[in-house]
Amino acid sequence: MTVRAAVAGASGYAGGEVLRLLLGHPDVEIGALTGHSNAGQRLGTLQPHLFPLADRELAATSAEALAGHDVVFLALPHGQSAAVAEQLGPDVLVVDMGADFRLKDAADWTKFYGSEHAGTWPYGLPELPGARATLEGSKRIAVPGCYPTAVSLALFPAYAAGLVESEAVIVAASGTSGAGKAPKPHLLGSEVMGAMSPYGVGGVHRHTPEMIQNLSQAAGEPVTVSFTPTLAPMPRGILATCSARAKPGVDAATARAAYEKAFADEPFVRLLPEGQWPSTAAVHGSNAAQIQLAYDGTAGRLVVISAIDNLTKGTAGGALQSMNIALGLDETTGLSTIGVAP
Ligand SMILES: NC(=O)C1=CN([C@@H]2O[C@H](COP(=O)(O)OP(=O)(O)OC[C@H]3O[C@@H](n4cnc5c(N)ncnc54)[C@H](OP(=O)(O)O)[C@@H]3O)[C@@H](O)[C@H]2O)C=CC1
Ligand SMILES: CC(=O)N[C@@H](CCC(=O)OP(=O)(O)O)C(=O)O
Repeated sequence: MTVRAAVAGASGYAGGEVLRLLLGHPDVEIGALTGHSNAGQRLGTLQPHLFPLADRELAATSAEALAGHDVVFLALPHGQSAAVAEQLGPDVLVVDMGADFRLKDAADWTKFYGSEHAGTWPYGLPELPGARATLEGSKRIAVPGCYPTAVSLALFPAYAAGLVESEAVIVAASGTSGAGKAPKPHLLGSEVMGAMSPYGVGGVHRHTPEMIQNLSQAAGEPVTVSFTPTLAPMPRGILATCSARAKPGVDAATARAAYEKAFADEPFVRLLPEGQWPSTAAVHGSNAAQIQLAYDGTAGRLVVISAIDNLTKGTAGGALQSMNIALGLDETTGLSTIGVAP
């Protein structure tokens, strides 16, 4: 089977990463590539690492340009996906890497994104309990945010197994590509190089309700999340340090057994051997997530650390993994767990 795929937002970071992965997917032929301010440009000037596509010209993003494909990836700013998606037929698989269709609660959407809720699509984090069944055969996929991917993989086994109380504390560091390519003053090289800095502090980051949604679903009861993102001087990667109070009777051995069970058959999640800790460098460019946990007996808390590449497992790799499931392909096709080191 060969599927023809279009990418809207091909000039951006997420669009570039999905193209890098699609170029290695044996069942995909790359069709239309679209952009916005860069429409008319050659891709080679914008994504020089995508050598085989260097001479392709970007069309303006429109339903017409994206018509005639089996799969359309949307790598557009928040709020731009719905208008495009509704003009693509119901038989086209639309994979949205933006946030528009991730949340179930319309009030949460409006509170954190400030606009009207467009709807809810099957959620593209296959590792979450029950997620694969909703993705199989689906024609619409909402790819998770990068932080919610890292945090949900770290904590859902603890909530699904009833190991921890319902208040989670998370501090995560992200590479700068998470903020997209559009120029922003706080992302100038002189601001970022040699510094780590927090942002979105105090429960205001828009990924907070998405984490709450995923962890509450795993727990079967409401979970609260205190989330603090930080910006790290690296282009890619997320390291999420997550903790929650352990329930009575939980210790290092029971926690480890639950995580071993949860990830035993997962092709992209690696629970590291005891004593080894996740590192963003180890997952650079790969669709793998590294996880390690510890029981902190002094504080009575379970601490779980995850590392992903925000652009791969956190966006484009997760998108391809979910596409594979939706199309009935082997879930791992075109995806690697091999990182780039050093
Ligand atoms: N970067 C990351 O790690 C992650 C990103 N995402 C999501 O992916 C999406 C894209 O993000 P990212 O690639 O980082 O952002 P970029 O800023 O790098 O790219 C944005 C893309 O959208 C296009 N675009 C900009 N404005 C419009 C518009 N008004 N209408 C149509 N297209 C437009 C741009 O085209 P042009 O350059 O030609 O103007 C560009 O191709 C976002 O929704 C983001 O939240 C999700 C998870 C992680
Ligand atoms: C470093 C950085 O700025 N990261 C982005 C998250 C990007 C991402 O995953 O997400 P969305 O698809 O939800 O935009 C942020 O904190 O807003």
